[in-house]
Amino acid sequence: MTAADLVLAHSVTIPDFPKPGILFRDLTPVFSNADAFHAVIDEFAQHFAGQFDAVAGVEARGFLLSSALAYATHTPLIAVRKAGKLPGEVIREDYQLEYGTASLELRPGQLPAGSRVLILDDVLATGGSCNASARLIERAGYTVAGFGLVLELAGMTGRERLAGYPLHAIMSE
Ligand SMILES: O=P(O)(O)OC[C@H]1O[C@H](OP(=O)(O)OP(=O)(O)O)[C@H](O)[C@@H]1O
Ligand SMILES: Nc1ncnc2[nH]cnc12
Repeated sequence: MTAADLVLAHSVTIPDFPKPGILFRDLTPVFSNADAFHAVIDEFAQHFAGQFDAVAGVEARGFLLSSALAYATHTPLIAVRKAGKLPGEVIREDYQLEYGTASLELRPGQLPAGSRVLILDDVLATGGSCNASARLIERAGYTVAGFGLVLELAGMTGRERLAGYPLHAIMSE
């Protein structure tokens, strides 16, 4: 089975979560199936091989992916966190989600200037989270190596908002 087959087999759609009208794609069963999780991480490692110096995970579900990929590829990991979680100096970007507004923060100075950072998250919907993460990475003096997503919601604006960056989604629907 391919990684896409495994993701399809282990993802669930929940209507009206977290708000009425939202069709929520729950990928937690992908993480709780060892074959599916391995296939996802291996596909990111192969697809982006040689193209990144560090991995960034977008809170919260991007942390699960980024920590596994950073470990598997022996690369540094940085966390793009929801506002108010990181102590010390932070840079911040506000953005819109499918179901509200949010802010992400990054602590600058963790990697050498110009590091190529691969940004990972589970779902690409409006692209707000990935776009805000890219702005943070660039403001910190790094370059965006690309985006790795498990599931791209093709009917939404995500890919357009990230045009110009390499983007690989394990599956699209
Ligand atoms: O493309 P977008 O419209 O930005 O949507 C995608 C984001 O939404 C979800 O996270 P959410 O902000 O709900 O946070 P969580 O991971 O903490 O649940 C998902 O994990 C992505 O990060
Ligand atoms: N429909 C959706 N399902 C899961 N995560 C999301 N993030 C934004 N929209 C989402």
